[in-house]
This record gives sequence, C-alpha cells and structure tokens, in this order.
Amino acid sequence: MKFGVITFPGSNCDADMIYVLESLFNQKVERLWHKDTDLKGVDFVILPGGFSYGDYLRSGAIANYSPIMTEVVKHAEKGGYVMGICNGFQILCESKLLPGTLLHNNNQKFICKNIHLKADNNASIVNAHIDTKQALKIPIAHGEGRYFASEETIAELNANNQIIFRYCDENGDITEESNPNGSLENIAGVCNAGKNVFGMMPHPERAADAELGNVDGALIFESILGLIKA
Ligand SMILES: NC(=O)CC[C@H](N)C(=O)O
Repeated sequence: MKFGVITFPGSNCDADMIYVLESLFNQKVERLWHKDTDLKGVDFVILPGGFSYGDYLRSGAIANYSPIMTEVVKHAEKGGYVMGICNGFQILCESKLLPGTLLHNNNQKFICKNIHLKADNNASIVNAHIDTKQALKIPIAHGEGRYFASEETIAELNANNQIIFRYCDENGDITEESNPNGSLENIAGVCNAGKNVFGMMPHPERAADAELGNVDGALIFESILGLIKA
C-alpha cells in the first residue's frame, strides 16, 4: 500500500506523519503538494495537521480550494482511503467529504495537551483492531476542535457506527470533564457513510514513537495496516 501525505501552505505535521509511516512502519510515502493535480498512484491519502492558509476565514476553509482537493474528492468517491488529522479533519469537513463541522473550542482557547480517547466501535479500518474498552492517551493541539453537527446527523452517525473515537477519561469513561473542547457527544473523530474517509482531532502521529514516551497513537496506524494487504 502506498500512502500520500499532502502539504498545504501552513501544514506543520506533514514531516511527523511521513516519519511515522516511513521510519516506524516501513511504508512507501509519496509527498504531495497542494498544487498537484494528480495523486501519483497513492492508495491512502493523508491530510496532516497544521494551520493551512493561517486558519484565515475558518480553519480549512481556504485549503478546501487547493487544486489537489479535486483529486482527493474523486479518490474518495471511488472508495479510496482518505484521512485527515486535526487541520486535515477540518479541511475534510469543509470539502463535505465528512459530515459536520469544527467550531472554536468552548473555552475559546487553543488547547495543547494529552487527552484520552477510545474507539467507539470496530467498524472501520482505523479502529478495527482497537479494544473499545481501552483508553488511549494521545495529544490534541487545536483552537477549533469542537465537533458539531445537526441532531439528525448525529443520530445517523451513531446508527451507522460513523463515530470512530470519543474523548474519555483515563479509565475509559465518557464524561463531561473528559471532553476537552465541548464536542457534541464527546466526538473526537468520525468517518463517512462508506467508511473510507476519516477525520480525527487528536494527533496519533505525535504518540507513535517510543522516543516520545507514548506509543498509544501507534495502535491507530497498526489498525490501518492490519487490515489492508500491501
Ligand atoms: N494542530 C492542528 O492541526 C491545528 C488545527 C487548527 N489550525 C486549529 O487550531 O484548530
């Protein structure tokens, strides 16, 4: 399987993501630029975190108009895998590849800290191999991470197992206190109905290398790689 990591002007987690995929998981990675007009044969496209276009207007709003997004949408519509982390998640909501939106955190502050999350189900490749009782410690770093969608959309996401991760406490309990930003129903990540497009606010690529003292995020990469044959 070949991954593609897109760099937008203002991306700042692209190099971390490439490092994790290449150096820790031995995967082939194509570096994609936001002005590219083809995806260079990649199977799995990743939109990394950062501050594309300086977060002007709304996080992700301008990056959605980068030339490469036309190809990302085509890839997703054909069933190809696409995943957005943090700013990447925001861009995928702007492009409507994912339902809902990400509002300013309820305390109106940028929050950078470790939180806990857990897999809500095992219905898609990003959580297929993760114990739904296990609380994973993974950092967040965002100002606009409060997941919001209409009541009907939230009901649909629940019914179709499209909520991939929820914020919880270190024991795995989903509580108001363990919700860092006011996201509806403690939602930390969602996928589309086809379960081939994913978005999450926490940064698994920042918790994948033992050198950093936390490898809980590696489980998400392991889940992805466990089900797809190279
Ligand atoms: N780490 C990131 O990707 C930051 C996301 C976004 N720019 C925000 O602050 O909400």
